[in-house]
Parts: sequence; C-alpha cells; structure tokens
Amino acid sequence: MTPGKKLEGLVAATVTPMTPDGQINLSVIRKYVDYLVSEQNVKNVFVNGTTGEGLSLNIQERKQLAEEWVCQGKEKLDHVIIHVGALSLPESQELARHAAAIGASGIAVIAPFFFKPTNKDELTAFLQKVASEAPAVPFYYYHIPSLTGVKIRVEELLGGIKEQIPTFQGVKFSDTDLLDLAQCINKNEREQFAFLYGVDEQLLSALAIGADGAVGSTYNYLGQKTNLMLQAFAKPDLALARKYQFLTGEFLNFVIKLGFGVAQTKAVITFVSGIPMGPPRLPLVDASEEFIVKAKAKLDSIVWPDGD
Ligand SMILES: CC(=O)N[C@H](C=O)[C@@H](O)[C@H](O)[C@H](O)CO
Ligand SMILES: CC(=O)C(=O)O
Repeated sequence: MTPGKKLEGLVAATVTPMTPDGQINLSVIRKYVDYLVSEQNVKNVFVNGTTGEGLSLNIQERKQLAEEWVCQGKEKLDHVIIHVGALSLPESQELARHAAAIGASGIAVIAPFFFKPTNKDELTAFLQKVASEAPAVPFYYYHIPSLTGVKIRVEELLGGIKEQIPTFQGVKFSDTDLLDLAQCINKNEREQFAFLYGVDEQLLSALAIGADGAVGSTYNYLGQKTNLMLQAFAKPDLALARKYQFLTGEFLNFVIKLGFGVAQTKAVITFVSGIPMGPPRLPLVDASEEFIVKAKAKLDSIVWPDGD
C-alpha cells in the first residue's frame, strides 16, 4: 500500500466471498486482488461496505476480512479502506482500533441508521468517537442516505469538521444530490478532502463538478472501461467519456430493471472474473439463473469504443 497518497481514481467496493453454505470465504481474496489489479486496473478497495454486506457480518468476520484484504493487498494495492460503521458505537470503535492495528490505509463510517442522528452535531459526535480510536488513520464519512435514511447534507456536516475530527480526509458520496456535492467541493478546496462518488451510473456528472474519483460496486467488473472513461475525461475528450458512461449505463439500466442488488453483483463478478463469490447472506437471496443468463448476454453484446 502507498501511505499518504491521496485517494483518487477508482475504488472497488468489494463483495464478501461466501461458501455455498454461507460462511465467509477468505481463500479467494488473494485471487480477487490479482484480478482487480490485472484485469480491471483497479488498485483501491473499500471493504465491508454495502456491497460487502458489512452490516450483515459479525465483528469476528469483519475483522478476518479486513485482515485478509490488508495482507493480500500489501504489495499490490494502493489503498485498502475498511468500512467500520455499525449501529453500536463500541463495536464501531473496536473495528476502528482493529483497522488501525492491522495497517489499513483508511476507515469509513456510515451514519447509524436505527436510532438516527437528527442533526449535524449528533452525527459529528458519533463519527468523532469512532475516528478518535484510530488517530493516525485517514477517516472518510460514507454518505448513503437512500439506505441509512440519514439525510443530513454533507455540505453542512463538513463545516468545521477538521477541528472535531483531525483525521477527516474525505467523503464517499453515494447520493444523486449533485448540488450538495458541488457545494462540498466548492467550499473545501483548501482542506484537500477527497470526494469519491458512489452512484456509478452518473459518475461522469460528478467528475464534471470536481469529484476526485469513485467508490462503487461496478468497478469490480467495469473498472477497466470506467478507467478509460476517466482517461477520456482528463484529456479532455468529452464525447468519448460520454460514450463510456452511456454504455456502462446501458448495462446498469438493463439489470436495474431486472432487479439489481448485492446478490446480483456477486453473480456478475463471478461470471466476469471466474472467481466464485457465492451467495449473499439473508435477507438477501441469490440471483436467479434467468438473471445471470440475461445479464451475461447483455454485457457480451456491448460494443466498446476501444473495440473490445
Ligand atoms: C446502493 C449501492 O449499493 N450503491 C453502490 C455504492 O455506493 C453503487 O456502486 C451501486 O451499486 C451502483 O451505482 C449500481 O447501481
Ligand atoms: C457501493 C459501496 O461503495 C459500498 O459497497 O459500500
């Protein structure tokens, strides 16, 4: 891993590989790392988040996964970010201490979502209590209001955040409110925070407004194509960048209509990578055979600008 390097570019939100009987399957993580680096050109991972079913795992499993990713990623990945959010503050603190002890390159926390913080101060207090357990580890707030129901605007949260949380380093912004994102970027230029966008379907719009990169589930299998979109955007060749966004969007639009979530993401990564990611954990249920056949046919049918 590369300490101190600003988080930018693509970050794969990893799935948690499971055996057919529902145990976490650490044995394929080494292959998973190699696949991301060599096939997708993705060198950052976000572990135990939404896509990783982090909130459906127990503390022991979360620690084992974090350790395996840090260990396997040591020579090969730039950043291994561990999501340590939990409903219980002491559990979240324990995971933060653990992530620090094993040498994770960053930690991230979602807002607690059963008893919810109702304003910026309550949310900041919770985040601060977790972040301070890992005082040398970059801290990221994970904003995903569609799942947490916590709609406190990030622009508001960031006001004065560095004084409360000295390790604060950025936001994983998984929301479609680009006005909020734009104001965050506009107001925090000096702070050098990293803004990573989390709605893969519309990453290009977020890049236009100044996002530094993206964290998402689709970079597990569309990472290489999305990297070409980032390159086109940087050039800039907007027509080409749009073409990539339209095509990744065409796939996502198709699967979203069929019903698309973590179970389906596991199935897609399995057929693209050849690494068995296994079933999801209840309450999620496995993707249907019909979904897999249709999704694969759709992905195979796309003609990319690079001729692939
Ligand atoms: C709700 C959710 O899981 N969002 C992911 C990350 O934030 C995204 O990567 C989506 O999976 C992706 O944009 C496809 O809809
Ligand atoms: C999608 C995402 O970033 C997560 O799985 O947490």
